[in-house]
Amino acid sequence: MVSRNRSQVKDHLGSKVLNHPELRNTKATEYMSHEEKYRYNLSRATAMLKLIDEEGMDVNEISKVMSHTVSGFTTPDGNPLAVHQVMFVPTLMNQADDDQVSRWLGDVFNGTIVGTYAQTELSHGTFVRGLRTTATYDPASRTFDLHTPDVSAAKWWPGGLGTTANHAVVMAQLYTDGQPRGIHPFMVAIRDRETHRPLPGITVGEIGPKLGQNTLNNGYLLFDHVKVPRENMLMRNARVNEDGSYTKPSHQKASYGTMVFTRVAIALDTVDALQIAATIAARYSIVRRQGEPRDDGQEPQIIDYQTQQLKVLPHIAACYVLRASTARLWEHHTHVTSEVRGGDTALLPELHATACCLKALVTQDCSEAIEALRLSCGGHGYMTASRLPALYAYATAGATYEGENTVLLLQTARYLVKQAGGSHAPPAAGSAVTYLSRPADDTPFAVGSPAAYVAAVGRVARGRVTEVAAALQADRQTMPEADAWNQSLVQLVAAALAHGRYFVVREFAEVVSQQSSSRAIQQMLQLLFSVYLAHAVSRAEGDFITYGGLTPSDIRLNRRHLLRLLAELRPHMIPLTDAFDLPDRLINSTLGAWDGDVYRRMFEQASHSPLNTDEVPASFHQAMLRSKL
Ligand SMILES: CCCCC/C=C\C/C=C\C/C=C\C/C=C\C/C=C\CCC(=O)SCCNC(=O)CCNC(=O)[C@H](O)C(C)(C)COP(=O)(O)OP(=O)(O)OC[C@H]1O[C@@H](n2cnc3c(N)ncnc32)[C@H](O)[C@@H]1OP(=O)(O)O
Ligand SMILES: Cc1cc2nc3c(=O)[nH]c(=O)nc-3n(C[C@H](O)[C@H](O)[C@H](O)COP(=O)(O)OP(=O)(O)OC[C@H]3O[C@@H](n4cnc5c(N)ncnc54)[C@H](O)[C@@H]3O)c2cc1C
Repeated sequence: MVSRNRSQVKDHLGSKVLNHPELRNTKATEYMSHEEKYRYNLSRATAMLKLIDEEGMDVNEISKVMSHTVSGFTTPDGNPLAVHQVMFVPTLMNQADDDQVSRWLGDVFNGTIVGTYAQTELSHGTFVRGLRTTATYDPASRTFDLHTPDVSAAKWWPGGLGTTANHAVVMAQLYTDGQPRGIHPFMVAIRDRETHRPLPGITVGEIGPKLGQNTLNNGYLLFDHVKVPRENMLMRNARVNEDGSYTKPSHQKASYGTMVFTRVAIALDTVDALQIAATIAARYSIVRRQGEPRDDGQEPQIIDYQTQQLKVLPHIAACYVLRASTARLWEHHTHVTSEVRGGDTALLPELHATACCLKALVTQDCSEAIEALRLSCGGHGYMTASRLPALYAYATAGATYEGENTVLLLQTARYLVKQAGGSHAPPAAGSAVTYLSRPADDTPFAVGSPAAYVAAVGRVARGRVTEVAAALQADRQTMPEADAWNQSLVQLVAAALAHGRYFVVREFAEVVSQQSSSRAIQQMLQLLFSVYLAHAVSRAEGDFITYGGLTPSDIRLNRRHLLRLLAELRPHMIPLTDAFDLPDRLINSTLGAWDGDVYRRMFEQASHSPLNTDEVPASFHQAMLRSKL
């Protein structure tokens, strides 16, 4: 397939998916049973997988197919093959050695092997080193014995495990030569390829309903001394030889590579969900009129209320800023991964630190923003048919899976305090942390100057990191490490978020400065950036006074400045959301269609309620009368 840019890929896929014989006709799934929903979403996920295969897409293109824009249309209740595509296949590609790749990949691509990534257990998710599933090597039989010691060590959560996958990459504690060797990945057959029945020693099933994404098909899995051939440990990084001797990986955390990749993918993807929510809220805010009629005799459009502008417009700016900065993180990830494959792991620690804080910052910002956008649509935003509840359920899942956000921010903080204290290898050229070892940028704050705002965001990050690093250092003199760390947890999380914000705004500043296609586009990007920055200051005024060099008077000026910018952005709101180029069928919202015909659509969707089929539903006679109310 010829290489295409992002928007060409999107156009191509949009039309492919919307015109695909098995995908173009959609059904409302709200009234389906759990099983019917699963069947519907699975058949569409399978059609999508075939399409990917026919198109011969590369990883960037697959990422667009998997993006929430498209997958919300193809698999509205969650894709039971998502973890197969996003984690299982990438793990094989990156952690299996060449022999293993050639042994399995054919069957993966012809659909015979369908997999999941089974790491989390009932009692351990965050603390991966604490996982308790064991893989004990026996040189005599040249097999690993996979075992779940008790129910609390059952694998719990893996997507697609419930009833879809027949294989799993299982993360387990390796024991060889009588020694514990830490967490390693194993390729394990869990169901028969023909009958789909669980294999001997395997207990497997689905975990039940959740806040959303109910057809991700999350499952549980237990092993009763299951024998796995030696050749099934993924051996690109660490190795177990036939005699049981062990070869260490080139980097201690090489087997965590899939998690880094998925964090980057989630950061990029959650912005898609925000774009959809922002488009819905923007269109509805134009259509909806409510309040005392104005001079023209009409009730005002709700977007003309200042409060509504504050609820909607900063999130449109965030779509642009976060999209650009996460796209740059994706490029950076691609670069570092190729270095790591070549044996150079120098850039891995910083990539890990950046991926952790961006995944956390983006999923937190997007889920808060989607909830604000839902509220901006009043009562109608509470309806499933608005699509906003499902978008929220999707974004907020991202705050938990692939590393709970607090825990990930603490990983970033650990890297930052080491950098601030000089106890880590010095950052490479172009690193995102060089600002910590330089004097603070003393560009004076001036309302209206994006450069001055970026400098202030940098001072906040620097101030937060250096302050908590010093507090930690002091506490370490008087108490054990774990207690000292715990004393500073809240400030460490704040420091990591401040660092993430600085990364985001610096990346976007560069995108704006490099943009050269037209003066009008440049001006619009500047306006969006100004809104994002002024809003960022208004959300953390205390930080900007304490660390950013702003005075109370600057804060007051910024509040007024933000409201002026919102009024300036207001006329551009619809073109800016139209520019996301989301066809109505992909948005799939009663409130967010392009033609604004909201009320007719709301009535139309109500007609699908099974309770409206008969004038008097059977339940009236069966339940109400029988109870003699
Ligand atoms: C094919 C293309 C597809 C593209 C897709 C595009 C869009 C789709 C996007 C989204 C998907 C759509 C739908 C979603 C569907 C499904 C959901 C998807 C995924 C969910 C799956 C999961 O949740 S899998 C389970 C994930 N679990 C976790 O993330 C657990 C979190 N915990 C950890 O990672 C670790 O325990 C830890 C990092 C918190 C701590 O590790 P530990 O071993 O204890 O290490 P420490 O002692 O704290 O640190 C030691 C040392 O190691 C460094 N380090 C840690 N991790 C890494 C790493 N990954 N890389 C490099 N270095 C690492 C750490 O910084 C320390 O360094 P120093 O000693 O130098 O300080
Ligand atoms: C929809 C969904 C899909 C998933 N898919 C998969 C999958 O495909 N494969 C898979 O293996 N897993 C999957 N997971 C599991 C997911 O990765 C874990 O739930 C996640 O990593 C969080 O771990 P936990 O549940 O153990 O949370 P916990 O760690 O128990 O978190 C509970 C609370 O404790 C706090 N906490 C925990 N440790 C610390 C600490 N050290 N310092 C400070 N605070 C702490 C957290 O901040 C949080 O507030 C999925 C989860 C969801 C919700």
